[in-house]
Amino acid sequence: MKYISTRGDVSGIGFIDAVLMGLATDGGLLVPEKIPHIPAEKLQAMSKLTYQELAYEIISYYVDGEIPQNELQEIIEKSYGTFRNSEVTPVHKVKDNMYLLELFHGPTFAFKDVALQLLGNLYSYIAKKTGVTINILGATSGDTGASAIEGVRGKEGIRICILHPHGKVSKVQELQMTTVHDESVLNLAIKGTFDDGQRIIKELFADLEFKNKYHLRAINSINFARILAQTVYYFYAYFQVAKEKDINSLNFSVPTGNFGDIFAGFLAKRMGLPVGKLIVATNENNILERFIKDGVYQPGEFRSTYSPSMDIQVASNFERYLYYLLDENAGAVTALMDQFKSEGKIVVNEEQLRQVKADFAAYSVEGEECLQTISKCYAETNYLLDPHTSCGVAAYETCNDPGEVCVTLATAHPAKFNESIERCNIEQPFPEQISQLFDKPQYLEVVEPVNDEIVRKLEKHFSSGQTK
Ligand SMILES: Cc1ncc(COP(=O)(O)O)c(C=O)c1O
Ligand SMILES: N[C@@H](CCOP(=O)(O)O)C(=O)O
Repeated sequence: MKYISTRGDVSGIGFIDAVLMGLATDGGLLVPEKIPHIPAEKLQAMSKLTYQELAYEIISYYVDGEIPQNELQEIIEKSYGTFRNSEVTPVHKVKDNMYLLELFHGPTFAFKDVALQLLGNLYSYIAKKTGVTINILGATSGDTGASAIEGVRGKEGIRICILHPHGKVSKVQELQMTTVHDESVLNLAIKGTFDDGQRIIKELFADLEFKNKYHLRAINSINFARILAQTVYYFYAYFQVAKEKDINSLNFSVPTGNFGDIFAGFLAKRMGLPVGKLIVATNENNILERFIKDGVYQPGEFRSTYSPSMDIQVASNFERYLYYLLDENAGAVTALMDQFKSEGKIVVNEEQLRQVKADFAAYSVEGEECLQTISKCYAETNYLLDPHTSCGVAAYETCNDPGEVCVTLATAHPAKFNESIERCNIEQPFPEQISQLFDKPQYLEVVEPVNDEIVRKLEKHFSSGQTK
C-alpha cells in the first residue's frame, strides 16, 4: 500500500513515511493509492472479532507489513488498554431504530482518544525504531489538543505544541490541556478562532525548510493515520447492530466540524461496509451543510456555539472528499483549492452536486434545538447527550427515514461541556478525572494569531529536540 497526495506531487510513499509527513509536501492531503475492498465473506468473519482484533485487521490493510504483526498488535493493545470500557466503543440502543456509538470512554472523554492513543504509540514506536525526532504541532477547537497531549505525554523523544482559540474552548477542555506540567508540552492560546490556528499550522507545515529543520509532525486529521483509526469503529458499530437486528445497511449521523470523522465513514463505505446514509450534522457553522444542499463551499460568519469543538468554518478533510468527487483527478483538486484560496469559494457542477447528495445527507442545528434535543432525550430516556452528540441526534431525527436504522456517533462525554448542559437545567456529576482538574495550576501562553510570534515560540520549544 502506497500513499499519494490529493494534489498529485507526492506518490509512492509507505505508511510510516505517510505518518511522518502529515501534510503532504505539495500542500495536499495524503490518501491511499487504492482503497482496499473487503469481500463480504471477510466482513462476516470480522464481525466476530473484539475491537482490538478488528482494529488490527483493518489497520493492517494500510500498514501493509511495515510494522511486524506482533508489534502492531502490541501497539493496538496498549492504545485501547487505557479505555474505561472493555468494548472500547460500545453501542447503546436508545430506541428501536436509533443507536449511539459511545466514543468517549478514552482518557480525555472524547472520540479523539480512539485515534490519538494509537497515534501517540505509533509515534513512540517510530521514534524508537528509526531515531527520528517527533516534534508535534497541532491546532484544536478543544478536544484534539487534550487528547493529543494525553497520547504523547511522558513518551521519550516527543515534544508537543498545541494552538487553541483563547476563551473559545470549554473550561474542562482548557483545563485538560493546560494543567499538564511537563517541559515537553507547550500550550499557545491564540487570540482568534480554530480556523486561524489550523491556517497557521498548515502554513508552517507547507514551509518545508521550517518543517524539516524542526521535524514537525501532525496529530490533526491532516494525518491519514487519524482517519484510519477512526474508520475501525464504523465497522465495529455495524457488526454490533447486525447482531441484534436484521439489517442490509446502516445509516450514520456524524457531528461534523473538520470533516475527519465523517470522512472515515466514507472510507469504510468505500472499503465495502454496507453503509446507507452518511448524515453530516453541523451547528450554526454550517459551511458543509450549505455545500451539500447547494454545491457552494464558502465560509460564512464564525459563530460561537454550545458545541464549541465544531466551531469550524474551513473543514480540512473536505479536500480528501473532493479528490474522490473529482474521480481522483489531482490536477482538478489543485485547481479548485487554488480557486478557494484566491476567490474564497468552490462551486461544483450539477452532476457533481448530484453525487454529493448521493454521498451525504446534511442538517444544521441551531443552539435552541441543540439544547432542546438534550432536554428531550434526557426526559424520555434518562440518557444525557453532550451538545455535539445532540446535533447528531437532531440530524438523525430530520434525515433518517422511518424504517432505516441509524447510529449517531456520541463524540464526547457531557461533563466536558457542563456550561451547555447547565443551560438545560440538568445537573450532572463530574467524573473524578475531570473534577480534580479544577484545583490545578494552568500553564499556557496567550499569543496573537501571527506566524512570526508563534514561530519564535516553536523554535524555543522544539530546539531542545535531537535531530535526524
Ligand atoms: C466532540 C466533537 N464532536 C465532533 C467533532 C467534529 O469532528 P470532525 O472534526 O472530525 O468533523 C469534534 C471535533 O473534531 C469534536 O471534538
Ligand atoms: N474539533 C477538533 C478540531 C480539530 O480536528 P482534527 O480532527 O483535525 O484534529 C478539536 O477538537 O480540536
